[in-house]
Amino acid sequence: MTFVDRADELAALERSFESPGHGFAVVYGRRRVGKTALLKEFCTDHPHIYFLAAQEAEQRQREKFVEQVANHFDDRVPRIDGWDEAFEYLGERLATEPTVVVIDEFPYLVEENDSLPSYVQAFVDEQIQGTESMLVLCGSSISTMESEVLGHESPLYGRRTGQIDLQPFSFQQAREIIGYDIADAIRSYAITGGTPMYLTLFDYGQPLGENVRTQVLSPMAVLYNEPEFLLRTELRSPARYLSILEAIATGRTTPNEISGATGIDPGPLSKYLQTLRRLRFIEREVPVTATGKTSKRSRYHVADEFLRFWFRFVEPNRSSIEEAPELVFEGTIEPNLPDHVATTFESVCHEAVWEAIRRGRLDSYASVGRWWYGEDEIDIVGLAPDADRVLLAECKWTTEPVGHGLVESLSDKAARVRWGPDDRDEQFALFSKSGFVDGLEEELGDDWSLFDLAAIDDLLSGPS
Ligand SMILES: Nc1ncnc2c1ncn2[C@@H]1O[C@H](COP(=O)(O)OP(=O)(O)OP(=O)(O)O)[C@@H](O)[C@H]1O
Repeated sequence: MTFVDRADELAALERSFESPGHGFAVVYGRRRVGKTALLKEFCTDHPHIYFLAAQEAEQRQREKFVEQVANHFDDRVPRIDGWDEAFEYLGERLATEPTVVVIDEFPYLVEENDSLPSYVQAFVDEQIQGTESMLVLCGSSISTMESEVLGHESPLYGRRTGQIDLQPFSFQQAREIIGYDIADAIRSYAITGGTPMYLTLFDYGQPLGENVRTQVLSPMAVLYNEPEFLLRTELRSPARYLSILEAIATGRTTPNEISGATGIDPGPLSKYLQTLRRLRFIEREVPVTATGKTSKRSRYHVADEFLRFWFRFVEPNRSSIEEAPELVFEGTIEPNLPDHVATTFESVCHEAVWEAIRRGRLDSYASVGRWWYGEDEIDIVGLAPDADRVLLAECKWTTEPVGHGLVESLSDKAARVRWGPDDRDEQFALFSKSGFVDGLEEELGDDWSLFDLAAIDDLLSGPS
C-alpha cells in the first residue's frame, strides 16, 4: 500500500525537527487512524529510533528500549536500572547525533508506571534541551494522551513544540485509496468512513456488496467488532456509551430524544455525551446562523461514517447476521443504504463547496454549515458577513433528476433564514446524484450553481 497524503502533518513534523534546538512533538488520535504509518513515513528520511511499547511488564519494556537505543548507536547494551537511567543514557547519545526518537503507544508505558511522564519531563528539560534531536510521543488512547501528556496536570504540560491530533481522511483524501467510480466511492465511504485502515481493508476490484459481506458482516471480520474495540481503548464500561451511539445513529439527535431511547436521565446523559464528544465519536452541531455555541437548537450526530453505519445496521442485527448474513444484507442494508448514503452525500457536498470556493467556482464564505429552524432545514448554508452574502444549497441522493420542485422549495425556505440585511445577496447551489431535468440550468440565472456527480468528481478528485 503506498502512503497517501498527510502532507500537512509531515510538514509540521519536519518543521519541528528542522527548527533550531530540540523538538518535542505529541501525536495522538483514534486507533487505526494512521499514526504509526505517519511516523514511519516521517522517520524514513531521518536517523531515528522507533520504539513501540507493548502491554507487557515494565522491566522488559525498559530492557527492549535500551537495547534498541544501544543497537542504533552500535553500543554494547549497558546495564540500566530505572527509566531515569534509561533516558539519561539516551540523552548522552543524542547529544552526539541529531536523531528522531519515537515512542509509540506511550500510554502502555504509563499504564505500567505512572511516573513515566515525570521521567520524560526531566529528559526533555535536561537532556534533549541542548541537542538538535526530537522526541515524539504517540498514543491511541485519547483519554491517556490528554490527561497524562497534554493536560494541565501532566508534568509534560506546555513543553511540546508541536502537536498533531490526527484525523481520519476526508472524502477527497480517501478517494486516493477508494478505487470505485464516484457514485460507488461515495457509497463505499459511507461504510468505511475515512479511517485509513478501514479504507485499505476493502478490495476495490470486488463489488461493494461483496466487501460489505466479507469485511463487515462476517463475524470473523475485523470491522464486525471494531466499535467495541475502539470504545474499550478509552472506556472501562462501554455499555451505556454503546446504547447512546446506537440511539444517535438511528436518528435521535437531541438530548431529549436520546434520553427517551436509552432510558438514561438527562443529568448523567450530558456527561456521557461530553465524553463521547471528547473522544470524537459524536459531534454537536448548531445551525450555522446561531450566534451562541450553546444554542438550544443543538443536535448530535455520529462523527464517523463507519460508526454510523455499524450502529445502524450491524449492532441491532447481530444475531441475524450470525444466522443469515445474506438476509440482513438483502433485506435490511441494501434497501436502506440510499438513505444512509444521503447523509454521507451531504458531507461530501460540503467538502465540494469548500473546494469550489478555493477554486473560485463559488464566491467565498466565512462559515459553511447546516441550517434548521422548526420544520425547516437546509443542507448547506454559507455565510459571508463582510459581503452580506448567503449561500443556500441542497443535496439530493435520489434516482430521479432534480427539477423545479427543489428550486421552489429552496427559494421558499431561503426567505425564512433570518440572517443579514433585507437586501442581502442570495446565492444558490444544487447538488444531485442523478443530475438535473433538461434545461434547468439555462432557466435559472447566474445566482444558481448546479453540480452533478461528474462536477463533484471533478472538484474532489484533483489535488486539494
Ligand atoms: N497515509 C496512509 N496511506 C495509506 N495507508 C495508510 C495511511 N495511514 C494508515 N494507513 C494504513 O492504515 C492502517 C492503520 O494505520 P496505523 O497502524 O498507522 O494506525 P494507528 O493510528 O497507528 O493505529 P493503532 O493505534 O491501532 O496502532 C495500516 O495498515 C496502514 O497501512
